[in-house]
Amino acid sequence: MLRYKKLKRQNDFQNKSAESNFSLLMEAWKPLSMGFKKRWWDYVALPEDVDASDEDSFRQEIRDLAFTSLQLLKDAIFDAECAPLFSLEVYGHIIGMFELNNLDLVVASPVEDYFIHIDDLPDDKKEEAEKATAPLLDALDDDYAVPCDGTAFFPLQSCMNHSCCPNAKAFKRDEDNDGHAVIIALGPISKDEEITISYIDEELPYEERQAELADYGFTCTCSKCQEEKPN
Ligand SMILES: C[S@@+](CC[C@H](N)C(=O)[O-])C[C@H]1O[C@@H](n2cnc3c(N)ncnc32)[C@H](O)[C@@H]1O
Repeated sequence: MLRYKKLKRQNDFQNKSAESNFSLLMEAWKPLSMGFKKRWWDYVALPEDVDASDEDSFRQEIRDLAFTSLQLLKDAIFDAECAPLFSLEVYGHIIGMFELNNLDLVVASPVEDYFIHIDDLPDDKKEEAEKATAPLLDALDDDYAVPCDGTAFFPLQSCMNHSCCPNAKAFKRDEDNDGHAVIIALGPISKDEEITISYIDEELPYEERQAELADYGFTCTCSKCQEEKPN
């Protein structure tokens, strides 16, 4: 939605018809369009404590959960111009996309940025901001500087398949600005060789790796799995 708004501001002098707004929405969607997007409730692995005979009702249950979550999201941020994004069908694919593609990362505490930002404010504004944020900062105490664990979607990384003996690793290093991640080769990679990353802790035993990968909807058959697969 933010990308759409930005594009709209840039295009404001042009055509403002509903049709042109829809094409801007599609343009804003482009980076996300690369993501692998199965509907969340269709692919999620059946939890161990759910019997196979209850699979249909389990999937219906999490679809209902997504519906409730979508209603809450709509109450908070619905925007008529972006209405196509708020259908249950699209929402199911978006949650699925985050589940299947996202990269866990760590970002510096935003409170550090906050301090830099308020330092630049005129005195009266600075005082106002400090008054508003004091209870939050008091509650955080020394934890204000603790880096935040997060998860993010990176279009290029989302095109990479998994291997338990990967030849690359996805990193989000301190020096990479927000909005960027890097893929680092773990060794020489031959021309035409597929670049793979590991979606999980590849040091886990075979059975645990496969159980974690079930959440991505596949059984790994990489060379390490073939070697370690029990007969
Ligand atoms: C992040 S996407 C990877 C890119 C995806 N293959 C595509 O075409 O866009 C993750 C999905 O790719 C597929 N995938 C990734 N690694 C795989 C592997 N080693 N074997 C089989 N399927 C895999 C699974 O369907 C998984 O849910």
